[in-house]
Amino acid sequence: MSYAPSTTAGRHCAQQLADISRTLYERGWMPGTSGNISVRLPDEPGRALITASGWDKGELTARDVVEVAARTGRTSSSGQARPSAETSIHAAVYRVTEARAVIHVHSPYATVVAHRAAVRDAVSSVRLERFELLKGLGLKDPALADLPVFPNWTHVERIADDVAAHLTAYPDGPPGLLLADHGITAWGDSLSQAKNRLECLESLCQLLVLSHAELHVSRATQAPDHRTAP
Ligand SMILES: CSCCC(=O)C(=O)COP(=O)(O)O
Ligand SMILES: [Zn+2]
Repeated sequence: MSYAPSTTAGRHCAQQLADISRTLYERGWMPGTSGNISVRLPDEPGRALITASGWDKGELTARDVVEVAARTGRTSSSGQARPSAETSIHAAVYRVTEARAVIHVHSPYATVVAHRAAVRDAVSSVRLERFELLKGLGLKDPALADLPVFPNWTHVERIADDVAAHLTAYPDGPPGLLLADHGITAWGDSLSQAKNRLECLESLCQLLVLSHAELHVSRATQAPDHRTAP
């Protein structure tokens, strides 16, 4: 059975998920069935809609989404399509940040950086600095950002636990993260802000790759804390 929203706001959000999925699919950022998008329901922010798992993201309709509890990812009703396999990562972001929308894609430049900056079995981070586009991330300090890179554990809940712990420890970090050898996730106050930030992060990764810069990679726990630097 497909999703049948009971409110106008729910209908609108479901249509936005389908529209943005198609846009990002056509851009080549959600090849095949990859990627997932969620948004908190405006009139019931403890609940969220998320794209269904395993579907061609270029062909989703407003009925191909699943309603879940935002902070846990649990579904209440049976018979719906399955929520994204990566719902627990969205839920981790909703638990720890003020985000109202989360977008995950397999865009090429972020995925290349996530491949090159990965440190086996540990959270690392890649430094983004100097580029003007950093100002598009809404950072307290727009001069630089350490974008975390998480091991792409087979057990997605383990990734979600890592993400929740990291975002709790670094509340002023960038509104995005990389999954090693996998892709990128970004979030914001709204779907359009999450999409803008995702575009800035993909473009920053593109600039890193095209400038042939040595990636400045640190183990996240050992990263120098630039906020306390003299
Ligand atoms: C073929 S993509 C593998 C799963 C993935 O990484 C992804 O982003 C899509 O998963 P979903 O369950 O949301 O369809
Ligand atoms: Zn993915």
